[in-house]
Amino acid sequence: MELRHVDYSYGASQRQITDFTATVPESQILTIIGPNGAGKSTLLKLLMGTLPPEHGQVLVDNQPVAQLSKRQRATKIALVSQQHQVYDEMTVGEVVKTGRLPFHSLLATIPDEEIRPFLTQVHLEELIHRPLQSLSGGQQQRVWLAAALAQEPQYLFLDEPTTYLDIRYQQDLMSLIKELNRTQKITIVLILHDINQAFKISDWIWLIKQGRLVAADEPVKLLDAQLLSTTFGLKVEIVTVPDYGPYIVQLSD
Ligand SMILES: Nc1ncnc2c1ncn2[C@@H]1O[C@H](COP(=O)(O)OP(=O)(O)OP(=O)(O)O)[C@@H](O)[C@H]1O
Repeated sequence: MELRHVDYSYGASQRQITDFTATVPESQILTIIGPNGAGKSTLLKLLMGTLPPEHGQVLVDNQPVAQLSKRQRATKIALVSQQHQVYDEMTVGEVVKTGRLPFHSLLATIPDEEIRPFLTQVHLEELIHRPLQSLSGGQQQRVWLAAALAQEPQYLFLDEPTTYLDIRYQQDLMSLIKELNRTQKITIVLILHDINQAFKISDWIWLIKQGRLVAADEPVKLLDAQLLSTTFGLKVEIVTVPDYGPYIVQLSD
């Protein structure tokens, strides 16, 4: 999957993505980081084909993503976002079945057996008949992850999946994402606000600012206080924490 010289603007006044060229590394974990408004979510939408590039191309398996039908896209790319449409009364099983809709026309015709493996992958198989609303935030996020996995995607996109989760659930979700990537070789594209989390989990990072790619590299190559300070517009120091490793501290003056 790649972007070639992509430009995008929501309105006439300002360009949100400018001449963006980059390749998503296959079977790895890529995280997009940058300050608020840098264009991270817009990039995800361009990669998913939900926004058309103004100029340039977005290619999936060497084919413009725009040429894929909605159903084809749904079996290649799945998204877990930070907020979900709330379906009253829906059970965990029914939510996961929504991920099977690219393969069926009706939720009611999908047997429980078909979705059990996806719940097993997120370690929630015993909750299949529980109402979604009765679960904790962290468990609900894992249900949405199971629904995305039920699409059997080649690419799994997660837009700030740990927002609203406490630190314990954040770590659990990050470990699960890593496990899915390692065991199933799914290409993961993440947006994370916590840069230390990004540096810890990623194989590759895109650092972006004002809609432009500042750097694309392995995390260890981007551990540069000057580069991070300039990109985020605030003072950054990198310290070494025993039993953790390098830790990026953002200082507000
Ligand atoms: N639907 C929209 N209409 C107009 N402008 C938009 C729209 N969505 C985003 N923008 C603008 O595009 C720019 C990039 O937004 P985007 O949400 O992609 O950034 P982001 O890096 O994901 O930000 P954040 O970290 O705050 O979530 C911002 O200036 C934003 O105000």
